[in-house]
Amino acid sequence: MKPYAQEPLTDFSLEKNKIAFQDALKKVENECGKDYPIVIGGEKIFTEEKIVSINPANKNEVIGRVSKADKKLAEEAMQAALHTFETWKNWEPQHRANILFKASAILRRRKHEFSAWMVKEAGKPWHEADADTAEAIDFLEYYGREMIRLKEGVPVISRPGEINQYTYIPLGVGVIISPFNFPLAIMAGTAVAAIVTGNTILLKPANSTPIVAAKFVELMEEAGLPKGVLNFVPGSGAEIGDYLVDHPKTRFISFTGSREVGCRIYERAAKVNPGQKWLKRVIAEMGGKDTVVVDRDADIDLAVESIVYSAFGFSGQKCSAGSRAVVHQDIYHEVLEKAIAFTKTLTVGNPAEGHFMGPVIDEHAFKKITNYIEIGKLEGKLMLGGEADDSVGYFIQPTIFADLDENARMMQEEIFGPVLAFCKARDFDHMMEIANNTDYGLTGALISNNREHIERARKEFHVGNLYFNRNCTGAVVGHQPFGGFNMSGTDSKAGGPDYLILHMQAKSISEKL
Ligand SMILES: NC(=O)c1ccc[n+]([C@@H]2O[C@H](COP(=O)([O-])OP(=O)(O)OC[C@H]3O[C@@H](n4cnc5c(N)ncnc54)[C@H](O)[C@@H]3O)[C@@H](O)[C@H]2O)c1
Ligand SMILES: N[C@@H](CCC=O)C(=O)O
Repeated sequence: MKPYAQEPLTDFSLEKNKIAFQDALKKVENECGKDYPIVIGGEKIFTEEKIVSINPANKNEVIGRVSKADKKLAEEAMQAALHTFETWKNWEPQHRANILFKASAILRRRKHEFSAWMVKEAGKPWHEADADTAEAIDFLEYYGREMIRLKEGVPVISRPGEINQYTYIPLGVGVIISPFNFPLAIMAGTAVAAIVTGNTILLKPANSTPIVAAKFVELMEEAGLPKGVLNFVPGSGAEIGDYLVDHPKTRFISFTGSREVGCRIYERAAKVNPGQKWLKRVIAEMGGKDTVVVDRDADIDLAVESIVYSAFGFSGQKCSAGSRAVVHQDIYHEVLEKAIAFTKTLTVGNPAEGHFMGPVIDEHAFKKITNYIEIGKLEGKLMLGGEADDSVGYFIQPTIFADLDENARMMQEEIFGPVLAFCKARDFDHMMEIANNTDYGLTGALISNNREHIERARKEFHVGNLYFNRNCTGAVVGHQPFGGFNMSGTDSKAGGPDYLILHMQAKSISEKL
């Protein structure tokens, strides 16, 4: 087997790639509007009540309808997962990994098609959708290999007269709850990490992107995943989310999403309910308020590019988004002016037409972000953008505010939209102080040519993913394991060497000879 290598991204400047992607978009457009089932124990169930998925760039376009699970169906899914766990846990790890490799091969063949679904359903621009699909392939390839690495456990010391063994065994039934913003990569990555380690799962996707998830469930079936390993239960977070989190047979929960929901899950999962005989494990990867810090002697053009791409990639809807630029006072105005000029070159529009930025995900996000723009007008100076139009889709122009106080709401709260706040810093001490002054601790970047400051930031900049002289988004599986500190979550480091172990329990076995 070849060593793991990152899936290459598509070069859309090549005409043949552009045409192939346009063809995929046409294919997907022709397939829009279909119904998708709940899947329990391999059985496809269509219900009356549906989650209707719409195109955020065109509210009149229905992407598809997914059957909606209620508590009764969630319970059936739990029973199917419990039943299947008894056989799946005994599958050879290599055989479980082989299913991931097969799934990866299918996904690679249908790469543009999956990306096109994300353009339509999540409003992802081409290059962002392509990166999302590539990351999903990376998770399949990386976790498959990781399971093979861990299958014998790790060596421990044996004294004369005894043999000691230290191995990892699966946990049980896991509930996987995923966000809308990486509808394929995070949904698939969290699901297959749980599956390849021998657990069975209930997958609850985000309600704005259930079609991408439904397509992935079909793909896993095609890859040979036995019935009942992956049970697909789209539904209301409040109804079936709570039900499954509270369920006494739930062994672990792998959640990615907002701080609010993550904290709710963490708290509920801590309660031991009647019939429960373990403490639930919770992986919770939550929000961020991430900073690009620009030092006095930074390369200004690099700083500008890093700030703008970190802030506005996928309309700022990344937990890693650099929504704060903290700039040394001596170069503050130059960086601000250049960032405004650079942002003006970005195009905003229907992502199917190849714009840099598309819409935000839905009406709720649109209202929340536009409300923050009003707060920004009170707290700072509006330098660019601020316009929003939801007549056709949920479009918000890239927006820049200047001169924010370091403790302003715009500098502290996750907006999750294309809104960037600039804040001036006196010196490097002040920069580090501001960089660490939120409840979060997910990503951050320092743009600097000062080696002493880089070394100081390595220790002092308290984030799970720290970058020097580049943007603070775009972690690569196997290269930059991803997860945050503080209120950004449990620092699980998806795509890293410690991740699979979170889905297993270690067993120490000693035999006296
Ligand atoms: N740290 C990371 O790795 C990471 C990655 C991606 C997104 N995020 C964060 O996710 C958020 C954006 O995603 P979102 O808007 O989909 O988040 P969200 O918290 O609104 O929803 C996430 C998931 O939780 C479900 N949910 C809602 N209420 C629930 C409940 N009571 N019980 C169980 N599940 C429930 C939703 O239906 C959805 O599937 C941002 O805060 C972003 O920073 C974090
Ligand atoms: N892993 C992604 C962010 C995931 C959250 O939205 C990145 O590194 O940009």
